[in-house]
Amino acid sequence: MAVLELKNVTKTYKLAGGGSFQALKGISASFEAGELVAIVGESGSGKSTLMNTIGVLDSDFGGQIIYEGKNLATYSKQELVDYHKKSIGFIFQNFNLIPHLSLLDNVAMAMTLSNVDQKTREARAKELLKQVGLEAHIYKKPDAISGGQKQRVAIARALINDPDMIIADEPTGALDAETTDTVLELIKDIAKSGKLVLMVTHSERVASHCSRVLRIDNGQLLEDFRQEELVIEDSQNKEQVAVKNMSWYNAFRLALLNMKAKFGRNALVAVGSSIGIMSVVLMLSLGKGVTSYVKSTMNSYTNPKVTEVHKNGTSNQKQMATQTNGNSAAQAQANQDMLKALTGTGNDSGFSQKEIKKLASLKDVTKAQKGFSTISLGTTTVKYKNKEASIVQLQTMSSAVTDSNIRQGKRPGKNEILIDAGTADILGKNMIGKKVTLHLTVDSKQIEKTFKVAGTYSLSASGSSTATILARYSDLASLYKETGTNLKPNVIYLTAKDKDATSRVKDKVKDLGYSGSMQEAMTDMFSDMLTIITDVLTGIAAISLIVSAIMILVVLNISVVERTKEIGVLKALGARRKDIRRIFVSEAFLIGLSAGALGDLVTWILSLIANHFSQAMFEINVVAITPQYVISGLVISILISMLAGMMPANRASKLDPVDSLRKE
Ligand SMILES: Nc1ncnc2c1ncn2[C@@H]1O[C@H](COP(=O)(O)OP(=O)(O)OP(=O)(O)O)[C@@H](O)[C@H]1O
Repeated sequence: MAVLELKNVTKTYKLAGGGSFQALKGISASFEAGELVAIVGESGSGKSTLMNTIGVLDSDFGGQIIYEGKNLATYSKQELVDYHKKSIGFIFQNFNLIPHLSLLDNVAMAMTLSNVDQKTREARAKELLKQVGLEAHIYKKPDAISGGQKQRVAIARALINDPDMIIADEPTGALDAETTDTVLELIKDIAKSGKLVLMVTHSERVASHCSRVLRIDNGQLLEDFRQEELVIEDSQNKEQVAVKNMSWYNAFRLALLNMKAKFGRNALVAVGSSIGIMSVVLMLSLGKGVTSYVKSTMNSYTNPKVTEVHKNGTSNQKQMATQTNGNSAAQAQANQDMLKALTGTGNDSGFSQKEIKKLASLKDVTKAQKGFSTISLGTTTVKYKNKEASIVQLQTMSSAVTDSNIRQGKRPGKNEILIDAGTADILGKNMIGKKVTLHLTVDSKQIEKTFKVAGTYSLSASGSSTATILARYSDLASLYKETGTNLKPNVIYLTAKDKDATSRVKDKVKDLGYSGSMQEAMTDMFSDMLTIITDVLTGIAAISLIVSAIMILVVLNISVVERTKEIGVLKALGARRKDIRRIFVSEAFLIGLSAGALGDLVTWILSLIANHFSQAMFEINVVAITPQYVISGLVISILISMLAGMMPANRASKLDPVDSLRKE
């Protein structure tokens, strides 16, 4: 049975400006295994077109091509891929070796595309390179060998999957007479081993070595004659090559080799893209660092287990609301309410026993402590001998004040007070144990009482704090009693069972409509502002990611143009569209991965430097880089890069193999 049969094969090219050109006008012929057929004819007669049509590099043809009894026109996509991989080997005039791959990888390429394991394919490629006399050069790149050697590599590549048919388009066209003979001998041996070899040639001398000559003229078969009888020398058993499709692993491997070949360019793209990733990760980490510094500084001088509960949140909120809606009467009322709340005289600022009980029974709360706080607005003073200091805030001692707040001395006992460090400095040196007189006005009545200074304290790291006196609740209550005022707690301190439970207690308290401490409100406001600033800066930094994406898109597009011929070769060797797309998407992935890793690495180094200095100056880590940020940086970089790589990858996959191979 004929290996290959052509029945009235036609091929018409559609011309770009409209119209068409018929290059093949009904070719019919039949070919046996072991034939070495020379296809000869004038330039432009249609020889290459016939070869490309038989090789189904272009599936748009008329008539029938029957391979081993089956019409190629009825082949499914996968059957056509198998046909390229298993049944045909291509040899081109200009060798078309892939320049950045070693001879070994070039020869093994068809097996790589068939997902044959590395050991098997390299063993087979080595064996073939040995057969063509190049065993000493297997790790060289194509640029490092002569033209004749390149064509021998191409022959080895065509034989790797042990095909039944070899299509050689002017294999000796670019060689001198001596190397032509060597290559011709190899091709004759291939035919003798039982394969059908179809070889386009312009050389009558080369044609004279063939068993049969087909002369084409103007797209028609002019002459078909046999010069010698078929001699098939060593018809070996055909090796069965398992045809699978290329795996992602092999796509990555090829992508890696491609990227290595253009290392400088790819490294520059990765460096460029990494700047965007670095800016985003740095902004996020900086925002987190500064926010947590603000929070920890503001919270570090109060007991982390204690939640302060105020009732005056409603007055504050009312005042804020009226300020924003511009209602002056309502605003004046709200100002009044706030004043009363601050001085502890508002009706709505005191806690009833029932409310205290309710707060004490909240989940995670182990203790509820009554407290009182008043802003004196200039009427409260403390005197020691002939020195006097104004007191802004009079407050009860509570579990919210930690021992670390106490600079000198101890917590106050009965008839004892703590004074802030600033006030202590005004009154005299070392005030601990000294008796001071407290003057205050309650409901327009003047009262005074002597207290012993138990210690000095400060609420902030810098030591500065408002002029405040801290006394026991019972002492303040009896002081107020003297004016006939019943002291009502206007703040409750709830102690949570542990530090982690505090935030749950705070949330619960807010749910019940109470507010926290002023300091807490300020902390929240600061961190909200910082979050907004961080988001804006991160957004601005993210714009550079768009620039990276465009850069990757442009570079991969250039790469597609540069590698058009290579893509044609891969398709001739049986690469599917999917395989080509995978190679380019893998390259985009690798660029994204390196850019992300580089961006993360540089951010990490910068964070070490920045934190070194910020530790030395402020004892803080200003850049708080977290694993989530690092991973996000990497993932974003890869996603952006792959997205940008999609278009060039698609473009590459859709390239027409014939056009690609013809490209100069
Ligand atoms: N893509 C195409 N679009 C239009 N016409 C084409 C296209 N490719 C080839 N042709 C035309 O088809 C005819 C046959 O071309 P082909 O390349 O098959 O000739 P050839 O015999 O191989 O020539 P040569 O020996 O010079 O390589 C030529 O006239 C050529 O101009």
